[in-house]
Amino acid sequence: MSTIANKKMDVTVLTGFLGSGKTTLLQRLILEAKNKGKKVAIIMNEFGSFDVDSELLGEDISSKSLLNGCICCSLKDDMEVVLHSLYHKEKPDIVLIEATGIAHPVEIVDACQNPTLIDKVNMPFIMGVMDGTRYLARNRYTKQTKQLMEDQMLYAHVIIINKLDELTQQDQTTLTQSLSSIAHKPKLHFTNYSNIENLEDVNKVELNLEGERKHHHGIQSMSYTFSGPIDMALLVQFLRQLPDSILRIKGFLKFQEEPDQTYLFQYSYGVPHYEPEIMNMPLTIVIIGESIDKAYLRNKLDMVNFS
Ligand SMILES: Nc1nc2c(ncn2[C@@H]2O[C@H](COP(=O)(O)OP(=O)(O)OP(=O)(O)O)[C@@H](O)[C@H]2O)c(=O)[nH]1
Repeated sequence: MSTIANKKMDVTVLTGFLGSGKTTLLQRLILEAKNKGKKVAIIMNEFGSFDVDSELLGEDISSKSLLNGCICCSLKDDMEVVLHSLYHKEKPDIVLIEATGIAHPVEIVDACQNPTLIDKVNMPFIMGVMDGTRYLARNRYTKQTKQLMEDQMLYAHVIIINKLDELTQQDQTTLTQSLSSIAHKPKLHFTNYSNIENLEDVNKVELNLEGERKHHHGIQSMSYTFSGPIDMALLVQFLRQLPDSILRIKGFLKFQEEPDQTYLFQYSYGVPHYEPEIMNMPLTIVIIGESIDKAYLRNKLDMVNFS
């Protein structure tokens, strides 16, 4: 049970393509959190300027800007530093992160749930925001851009279909049908100016009685800590049996063959990568995936750990 002193921070991430309405939604979320008396911190990751009204922010809100890069790639480490600093110095109840329009949601979750942050930051709640008209016309873009636009929705816990004023009834039906193929069935909200009518309800659905967010569906994370050096062959066997729904693993390991050496271990798209680490880190790994079977993975990892 977490105490006030070590309470994990809630994180909400706004993803969505350029110009979709993320800043507009951010302003609404800030107001909503403030009205509920929550301590808010925001992280803006923009290529351009920071344009949230300073009066809206007020003195009690801490804001950090990560500029000229993307938190899902070049600024990933910077984001980790900012989250550590917020946790230790400002202790907000909630951190609202607005990602750049080109950020990939899995990478952002990866940045927020790395092994040094897993005990400080709850699994981020991902809100996918889209400009409905632009999304409908996504075939006009390159294959990579189209994929990114779809992935930004695919991994969202809720989807905001914004700029409703520009959508016909037929457009709305087409969008609803197209998004209904997402396996975890995220709730869809059609909005004007990112104005979710029942924002209260969106949050209520996601909060359990202890005030912690729970996600039954969509992207999830879990951590596992090894008690000592492990057998590399068993780890490789474990990795070979992983389902495709496992998107990322990151953490620190030691192997029985070389028990004094710590390795930074990363697994992405089925490919493992090991790098010697000079610091002596806790032997914790974080697994990120879609609807992951935590009990099954924990069981398999126990076999690697205790063999
Ligand atoms: N017509 C219309 N315009 C909107 C709506 N919501 C937002 N806009 C406008 O769309 C533009 C982009 O909105 P933002 O909230 O800045 O979008 P963003 O996703 O933060 O944009 P980037 O930071 O560039 O990725 C602004 O000029 C908004 O005023 C809407 O529902 N309808």
